[in-house]
Amino acid sequence: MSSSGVILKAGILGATGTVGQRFISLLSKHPFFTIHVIGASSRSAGKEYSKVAKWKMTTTLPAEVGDMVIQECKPELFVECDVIFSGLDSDVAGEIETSFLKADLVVFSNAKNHRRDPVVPLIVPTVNPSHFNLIPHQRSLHSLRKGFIVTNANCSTTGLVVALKPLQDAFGPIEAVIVQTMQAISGAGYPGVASLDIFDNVIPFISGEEEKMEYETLKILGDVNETATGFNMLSFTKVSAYCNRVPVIDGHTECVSIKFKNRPPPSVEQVTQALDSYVSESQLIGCYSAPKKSIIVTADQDRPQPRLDRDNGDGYSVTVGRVRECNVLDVKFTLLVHNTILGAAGSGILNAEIALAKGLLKVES
Ligand SMILES: NC(=O)C1=CN([C@@H]2O[C@H](COP(=O)(O)OP(=O)(O)OC[C@H]3O[C@@H](n4cnc5c(N)ncnc54)[C@H](OP(=O)(O)O)[C@@H]3O)[C@@H](O)[C@H]2O)C=CC1
Ligand SMILES: N[C@@H](CC(=O)OP(=O)(O)O)C(=O)O
Repeated sequence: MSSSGVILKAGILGATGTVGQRFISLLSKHPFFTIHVIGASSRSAGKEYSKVAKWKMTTTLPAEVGDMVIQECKPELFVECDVIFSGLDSDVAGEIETSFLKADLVVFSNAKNHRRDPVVPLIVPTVNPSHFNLIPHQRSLHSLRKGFIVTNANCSTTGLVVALKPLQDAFGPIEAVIVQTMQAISGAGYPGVASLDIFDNVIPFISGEEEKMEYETLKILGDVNETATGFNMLSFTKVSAYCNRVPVIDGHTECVSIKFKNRPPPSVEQVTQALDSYVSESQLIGCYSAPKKSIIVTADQDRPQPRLDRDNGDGYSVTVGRVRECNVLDVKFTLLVHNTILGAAGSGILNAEIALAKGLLKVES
């Protein structure tokens, strides 16, 4: 139950997919969201969830969800929901999520479709919840009473901005970021990358991923303008990303080098301290899913590793290690983010908890 004693009815779009299954797994044990309606494509609609979904989580499929009948993703079938979590395929997410918004529903989307919209907040919950300040403007623009749409970020971008945020706060503008990812196969959905392509191999291309990291970082680390009607993107920072797919099931690893604008740059010790002491607003306001530490700094020379560190903070923490001087830029480190928890479904849920705490969810009694 939330601190105000309410239980919120949640709808899940794309409930059969990789992100949808993670939503089910996280929401089924959540104290104040209850899964009310689940939706997927017309191929699955009308059938019992346990009969069509290929359940790939390591936790058991909750029996009450297994028995639920999957619905078409039509807003009229979700009107009783206080909040909608979308894990829809991006081929269809744009149009379907817009129809839910127009029906005055609250949508937390994982898909890329609305992330660049100038009135849609792109929120990583442990980084920029202040971007919720744009919601009143979005509502008035679309003549909505209670609905709004917020997206969470690309999974690789999510890990990166969590590490950059405390450094930008402590040491001023970051001039350059070079990031190389090693991304898990669960990021490609199911069945995703063919086993014959990924086993014994590394694939140095993920369609659209580098462009997303280079754009989304600037929106997330920017701020809402003075009139709360748009976003000021970072204009000073340049990001260059190399994205690779590796044979790991969950957890994106990223090697990051950065250069600060201010000279002299901070020392390795100062950077380590800023990362280690970072406290996000979601922690301060006591959100249920907020990790105890948004960033865990490891001193072990051979960490972070996906198999060992992806579940840190129940998948909501970013683990950073190997902080050291960079001979070309200023400082470099390696980070790890759980791509389907903080990098996807977990962000949507924690964003909804923040929205509730900020009084943005109008719950029907
Ligand atoms: N995997 C990850 O790590 C991350 C994924 N994302 C994003 O989240 C979204 C989901 O990704 P993922 O779970 O990996 O994808 P999947 O391919 O595993 O799942 C896609 C889901 O969309 C549903 N769907 C497909 N077509 C339609 C349709 N026409 N109408 C309604 N539902 C439809 C599918 O239902 P059905 O089973 O019936 O076909 C399924 O539930 C994507 O936009 C992705 O880019 C974001 C961050 C990280
Ligand atoms: N592209 C990511 C997952 C994903 O779907 O990202 P996005 O939400 O930005 O489309 C990966 O392959 O790991």
